[in-house]
Amino acid sequence: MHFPVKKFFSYYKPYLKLYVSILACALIGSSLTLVFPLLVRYITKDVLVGNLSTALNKVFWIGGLMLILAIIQNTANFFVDYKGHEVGARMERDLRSELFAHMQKLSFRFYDKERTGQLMSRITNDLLLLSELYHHGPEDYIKYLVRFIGAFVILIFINPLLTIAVFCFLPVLGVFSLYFNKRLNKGLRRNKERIADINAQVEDSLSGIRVVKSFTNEQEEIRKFNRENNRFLHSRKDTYRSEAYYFNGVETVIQLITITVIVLGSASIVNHNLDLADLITFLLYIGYMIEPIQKLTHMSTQFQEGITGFQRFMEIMNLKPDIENKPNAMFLDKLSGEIEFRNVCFRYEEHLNDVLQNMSIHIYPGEYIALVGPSGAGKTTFCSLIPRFYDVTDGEILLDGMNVRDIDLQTLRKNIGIVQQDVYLFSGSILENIRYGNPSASDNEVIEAAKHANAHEFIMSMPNGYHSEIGQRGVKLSGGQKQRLSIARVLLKNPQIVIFDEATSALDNESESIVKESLEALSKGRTTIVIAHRLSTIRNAQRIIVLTKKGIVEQGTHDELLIKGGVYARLYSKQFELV
Ligand SMILES: Nc1ncnc2c1ncn2[C@@H]1O[C@H](COP(=O)(O)OP(=O)(O)OP(=O)(O)O)[C@@H](O)[C@H]1O
Repeated sequence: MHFPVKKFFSYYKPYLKLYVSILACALIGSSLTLVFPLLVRYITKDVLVGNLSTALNKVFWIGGLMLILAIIQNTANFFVDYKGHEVGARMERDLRSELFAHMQKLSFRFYDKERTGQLMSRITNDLLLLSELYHHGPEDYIKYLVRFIGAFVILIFINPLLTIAVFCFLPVLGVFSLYFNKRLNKGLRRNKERIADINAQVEDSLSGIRVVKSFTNEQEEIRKFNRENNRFLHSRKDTYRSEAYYFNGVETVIQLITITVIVLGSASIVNHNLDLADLITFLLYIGYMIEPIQKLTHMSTQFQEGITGFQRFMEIMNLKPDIENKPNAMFLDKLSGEIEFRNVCFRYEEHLNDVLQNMSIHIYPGEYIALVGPSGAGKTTFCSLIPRFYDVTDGEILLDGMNVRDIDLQTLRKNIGIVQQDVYLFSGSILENIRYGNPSASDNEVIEAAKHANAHEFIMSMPNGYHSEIGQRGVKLSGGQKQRLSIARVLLKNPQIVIFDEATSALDNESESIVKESLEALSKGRTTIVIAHRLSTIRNAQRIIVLTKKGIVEQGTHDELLIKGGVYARLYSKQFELV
């Protein structure tokens, strides 16, 4: 996969000045660490030999210098630790906001395929690891590069032969690292996919906890969860095996280096080519040179994790929303509510059959339409095409004579209010949920909408009235109450077109008639399409459209269709028998 280097680095841009000063501090801190062994060498090689009466004085001076250097070094490191992490957290925030904003643009087609838990994993875990790379990556590279090069130069200066012997081990280390990095990268990517699967499983099971319990399927859910949990374990086991090979392989090479230095260094002392002070200094600097190699393994893990996190971030960012505004889309304040389907064909996926075929229909402004037909005929699909939740495969849909594709999406959707069959409410108060229809509405306007939707009374009977919390997805409310809140929310939005997908779940007669009244209030002066499952809502309709898998087979008023004795009459008598 091509790696977008430019895009990767672009996230540093807002914090460039701060980040450069962090890197400068990292440079100062790591350069200063190189001075300490040199001072030790000076003490052991020059101060503690010869005249010992003046030595103590010199050692005090060097000690003082070491203290000053330590203070500077630790102040620089403090800045790197604190501000470095802060920059990382800021970048993570930016990436997360960008990803979330992009997800908001993606269409229904995307969400039909993706699992929510998987997406949550991308937006949380993956970005956390990426931020680690963003702030630690360059800073670590600078820190360890300075130590490595600095130690190398000093070691060459102390004893070139011994230094070259040490460096002979490095190609081995390089090849070894390359091989295991590849395996590690694959493993880390798989780990991320597995934890995303766990998230998706948890999201599924916990969101549907009521269904789980009603079917007493807790054991089945535990089994499904454990399957994903075990897959994650196996994936991690594989990664840890690669890591263990890698870490211990590197460790072995490092020990070989130390042993070589001790043996060759001691031989050099015996041969009078090296003194003890230089061997001690050499061993101290070997530590500085080895540390970056040791950290290389950690850094490469961090690098791989961050890069795979970024790749997963880009996978979503690269998805273009398939429903977008045209560059010259029309902005309108209000539509009159005229809808026309012209030879509309629609299928959800290329390889699936058409749900709607060559459908044409004209709905006039302010008309009250009932859409009836057998389950799966395409009633919901028909309604989803009007606000462009999906684009038609062929033909066109016109609103006020304009193709919906030419209308600005905000304009279009602001003019359409939808009361869904499965009402979705957000956790929060009743007030907040109704105000979702129009965030700038005053409390009085919210109350007015609730009154029209027949919701005011039940709201006021709750302990905290409009400030009552409704629980996640409105669990503390009945089906009818949720529908009335949803109607109030659309009333406050005040759109010209209303789509009401009637709940199939049985509301009792009383709440059904209250919802019906609310719907009447909602439909006043607006084009209304009701996906009807109940005869009571159908009777009021100015026109009933009967939709089957063959398309629109009948349309007319209730009485006209009964006289006709076709599909509608059969549907009607069937329901009538059941009532
Ligand atoms: N997101 C989707 N992806 C693929 N196929 C879909 C999708 N949504 C619906 N379908 C299919 O499209 C067809 C029409 O579905 P639709 O929900 O529009 O029917 P409906 O008439 O509203 O049914 P009901 O009365 O049961 O709500 C069905 O065969 C359904 O399986």
